[in-house]
Amino acid sequence: MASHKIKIAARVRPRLEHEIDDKGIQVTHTPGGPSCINVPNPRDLSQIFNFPLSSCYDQNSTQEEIFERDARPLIDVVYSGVTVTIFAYGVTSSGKTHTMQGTRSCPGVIPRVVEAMFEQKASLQRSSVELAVSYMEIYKDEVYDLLVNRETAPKLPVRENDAGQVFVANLTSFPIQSMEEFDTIYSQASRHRSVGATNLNRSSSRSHAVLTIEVTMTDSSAQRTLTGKMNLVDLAGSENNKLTGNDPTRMAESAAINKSLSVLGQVVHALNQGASRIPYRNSKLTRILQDALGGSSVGLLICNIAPGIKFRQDTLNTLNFAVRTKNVENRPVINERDNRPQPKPHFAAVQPAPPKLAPAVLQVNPVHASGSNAVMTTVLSTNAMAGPSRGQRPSKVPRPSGVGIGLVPPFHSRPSSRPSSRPSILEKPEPVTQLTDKEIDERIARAVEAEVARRLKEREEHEREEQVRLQQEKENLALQEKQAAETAKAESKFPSGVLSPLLKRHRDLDEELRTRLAELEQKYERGNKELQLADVLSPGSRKKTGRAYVALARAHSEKGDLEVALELYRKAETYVPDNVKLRERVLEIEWAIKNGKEFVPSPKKPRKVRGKKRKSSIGQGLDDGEGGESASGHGAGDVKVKVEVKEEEYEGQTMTPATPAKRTRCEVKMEH
Ligand SMILES: Nc1ncnc2c1ncn2[C@@H]1O[C@H](COP(=O)(O)OP(=O)(O)OP(=O)(O)O)[C@@H](O)[C@H]1O
Repeated sequence: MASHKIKIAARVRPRLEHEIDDKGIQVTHTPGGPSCINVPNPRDLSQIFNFPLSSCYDQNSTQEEIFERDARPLIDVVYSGVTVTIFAYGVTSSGKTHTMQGTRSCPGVIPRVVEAMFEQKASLQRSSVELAVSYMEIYKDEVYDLLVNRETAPKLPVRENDAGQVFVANLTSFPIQSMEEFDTIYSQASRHRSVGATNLNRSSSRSHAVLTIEVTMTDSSAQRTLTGKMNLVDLAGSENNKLTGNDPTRMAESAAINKSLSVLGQVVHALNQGASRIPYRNSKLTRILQDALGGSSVGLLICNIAPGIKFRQDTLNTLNFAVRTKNVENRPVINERDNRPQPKPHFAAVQPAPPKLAPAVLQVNPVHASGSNAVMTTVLSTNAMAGPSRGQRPSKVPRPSGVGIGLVPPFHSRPSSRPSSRPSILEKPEPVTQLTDKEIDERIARAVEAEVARRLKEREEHEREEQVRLQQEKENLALQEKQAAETAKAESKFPSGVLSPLLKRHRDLDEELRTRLAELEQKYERGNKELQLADVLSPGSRKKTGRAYVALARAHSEKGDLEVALELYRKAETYVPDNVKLRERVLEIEWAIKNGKEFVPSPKKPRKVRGKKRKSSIGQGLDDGEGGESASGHGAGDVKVKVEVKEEEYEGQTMTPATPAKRTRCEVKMEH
């Protein structure tokens, strides 16, 4: 299938009055060979980078030269029903607007192209040729119509039709009959374009401008209509804000310009890489230029270059972009519509009619039936192209849209390599119109049956998948619950006897230390329940519970029941671990038990007068309260703790032989 590479031209503008003539960038022409732009390496001036391009224009080149050599040949292409896009690219102040628009005395590509299109129209013998103009700008990534009052111009949406063609919705299109008419419209619309002054350019374009001339050629004898388009794009220039000295407004514009140009670079890069996804949608500019980049139009890129060392880096960037773009392949298609009335398709017609073959020079592309007219797009063979087409290898890139810029395209053109759900013409479907009613009914019945079966199968599969998913979820949940329970169990239970192995391993430990460790272990096991309880109590409740234990302990110590008293004091310690006096009391009783000494508790503090607020004894000292066989404490309305001491007789040894063999059991109860 024929492909067309974008043609690249480069033009170095003359030095402006205030610029130094440093001869930084040179153009060389080799007789019989390619012309070159030569740029010194900014890091090593002795090194020169050469950029061979098909057309290089030096500072003395004229507008006419550029038009005649590179733009005029494309007029024929437009008149063969193909979309052509010419765009000017370059850093700010490099001469893009001058090249595209020019001045009254020195008209640029745009007026010359339109004039040539009118000339071509006049020379054609076709029955009807119509030209229409539309003009838009992309300002800060929004599209505006330049043919309407700029003040009230709404932002226009960029859309894509069913055939994958990108277009700007609601864009005005004026039919033009003469060059004068175009001039009037164009010069007025150009005044609408966003322009601002920067340090580098007194009238710097702040937007990308796209002018489209659409040619509609209707041949009544052949009953077909061809539509060609010429898109003329004056891009805003990339900007270095250090050089432009932009104010905040200009900076915002500049950011939008630079971003869209950067996306343009990414698109070109992705096309060259054969990437599966081309980031056209990342900016309105690339979305609108989609057809020109890797699409179905013929392209000419004019790279504008500002002379002088100060622009050297920008020049290198521009030329690098040029080099990458020249590898981008397009697949031009001819937009052709067959005007012969089509037989009305039966509603059951699920497949389009096969296309009619195009003239020998054209290769036929897929067809899409639309309304009563079959629409046909044809791919231009290489010899029909205006520019030289070097590569024959198929593009690595999936085809994007068809006709790109302007109003809703009248035809549904679609490059054939784009994956399409519609059947290929190679499949040669049976023409529906040849079927009898009975056959059509049978077809419908078969189609309905197949569809019902497909849906049932789909639903069954879906239900099966859902069941598997639910089962999986259930199992996961059960597993998670099991794991959570195991973790909770492991966390709640501190293994008893953790210190015993340590003691066994260190038999050489000092006796005192061994005793202490054993006590600690006991204390831990004993205190475990208390610790858990202490954890859930409020600070007030902890104090009260501690005090209750102290009262009980004191009562037992007074009776000489030191073992029980010690146990109770230790429990009290669990609730008030920071109480120094309580710690001392525990140590005293421990010492007394160990040494078989009598323990004499300190005298009880006198009770304070009722009605006066009692100071917390636990925090201050060891006020044991009333003592007795039971005590209780509760906090701020949360949990009520009741401690009960029960004595039961048992057979066994007691510390003092005089004491009856009794065992004291201390029970802690919580009441909510
Ligand atoms: N070939 C040329 N001959 C004479 N003057 C030129 C030429 N090219 C550019 N200029 C002048 O250089 C200046 C900058 O050109 P122009 O406005 O076309 O740049 P630009 O690339 O469009 O800038 P911007 O991106 O900022 O809009 C203008 O004053 C223009 O007249």
